[in-house]
Amino acid sequence: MLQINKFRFFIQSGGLLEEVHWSVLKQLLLLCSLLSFSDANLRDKMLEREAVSPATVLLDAPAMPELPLPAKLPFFHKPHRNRLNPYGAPAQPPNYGHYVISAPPSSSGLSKPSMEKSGTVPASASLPPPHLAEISPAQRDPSTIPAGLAQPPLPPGISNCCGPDMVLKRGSHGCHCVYPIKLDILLLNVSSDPNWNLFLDQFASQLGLRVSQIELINFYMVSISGLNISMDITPHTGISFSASEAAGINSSLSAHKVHLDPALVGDYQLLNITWFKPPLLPQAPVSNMSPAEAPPNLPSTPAALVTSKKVKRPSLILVIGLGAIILIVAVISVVILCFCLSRREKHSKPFKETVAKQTSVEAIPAVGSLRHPTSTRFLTYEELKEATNNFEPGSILGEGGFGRVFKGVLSDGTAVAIKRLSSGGQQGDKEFLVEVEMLSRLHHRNLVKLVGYYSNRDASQNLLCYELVPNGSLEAWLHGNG
Ligand SMILES: Nc1ncnc2c1ncn2[C@@H]1O[C@H](COP(=O)(O)OP(=O)(O)OP(=O)(O)O)[C@@H](O)[C@H]1O
Repeated sequence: MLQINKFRFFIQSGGLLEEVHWSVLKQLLLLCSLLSFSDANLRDKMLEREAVSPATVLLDAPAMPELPLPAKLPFFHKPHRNRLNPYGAPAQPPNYGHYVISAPPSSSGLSKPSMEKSGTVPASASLPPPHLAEISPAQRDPSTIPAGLAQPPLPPGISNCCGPDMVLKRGSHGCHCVYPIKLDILLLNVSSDPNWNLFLDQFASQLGLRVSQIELINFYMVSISGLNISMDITPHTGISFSASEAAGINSSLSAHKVHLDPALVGDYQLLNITWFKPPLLPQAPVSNMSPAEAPPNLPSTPAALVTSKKVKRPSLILVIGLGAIILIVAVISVVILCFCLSRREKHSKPFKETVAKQTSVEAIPAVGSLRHPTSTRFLTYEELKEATNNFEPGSILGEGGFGRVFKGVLSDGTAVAIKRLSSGGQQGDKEFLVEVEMLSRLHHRNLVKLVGYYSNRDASQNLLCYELVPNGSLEAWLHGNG
């Protein structure tokens, strides 16, 4: 007697399953069980005949010359996915088959399993995405199709828009890609006519999910009442599940906290659970830990970390950018200031002495309310003293009614006659300054030009500095005694 449960109708394309009705498959299994296959060749031939059953023809799919038997099933792996191995899941792959991820043999003419909704596998036009509701003929009535199935087909442009490990979120507008949790579950003792809507309701609600978050992407029968299903669970909000959410789903399924109606499914076994999350964290982008290692409650979710990083990163960039701008502006300002100062210093060099002298004038206390004359130079006493060699007697040119006149040379080489006034007192100081103001404003070719002056009220020092008239005095020329 053929052990019918050893047959695995390995339907690798979800698209095929949409047309392979549950009842047809069961009839096929029943037919096989009724027949006694003593000859393996006969069994294979029978399978060949069944492979081109009307259900397959309905698909317009190429006939499968050989339906793979369990022992011949290729082992497929998920190379870029990270799994949360369920609690209690067998360490070795179960003997009823392996999770299929790779493309089936080309001879089967079937497409790759539809887990690659992100676009790595082009959707077959003739094979719409499979869904569990499409298993049963009873579910083909649109009114009874679960909510996930009621979604319209994906536009071609959108179906390829998701990045690695992401899936398109059904029911969203545009290219809304999220990181899913992928589940592989073996349903045992599945009833002959299950209400999949009810199953999904129970399954989702006990996991704290919405039915719309669950999308069944692949399934295949492993026995007459066993069904291996793969599903994507997409986050309701955000782009990925948090660690605590993933751990919660994992523990609920692993610990069999999800109780399904026995009228639908007798039991289930969690084969694989894979949690995807954004690869932005510096550590491993996706967790690869067993459920036993998974902390029940992580202190912070990856999504939260990612969000905070996303928030912090722009602010950090903003701060750095502002700092750089401020630094650049400061440097440019300093350069411009230095340039202006150097130019100003260069231009003002000839007047340096004048400025210094004028500054000295301001430093000298005013005589009463009388301001110092600004129309002529204020000469320092030290300069006059140096010019006359400390007013040495040998430099005396003559002496008038107000004091002696000394010959001297200023620091700039100007030959001058310095008259040292002997009269003092505040009244004399005032008269002196008035005279200086007047003399400085008088300009005539017959008048000796006033070069500058010095006045110190406290020291009763008042000096006038004229241009030197080198030819001596008129008296000397007239009387010849100069
Ligand atoms: N700019 C000058 N260049 C050359 N020698 C001068 C100059 N000014 C004055 N002296 C000399 O100093 C002498 C004194 O001049 P000062 O002007 O003080 O007196 P005075 O003009 O001679 O008489 P008074 O003081 O009455 O005006 C002059 O006789 C002249 O020889």
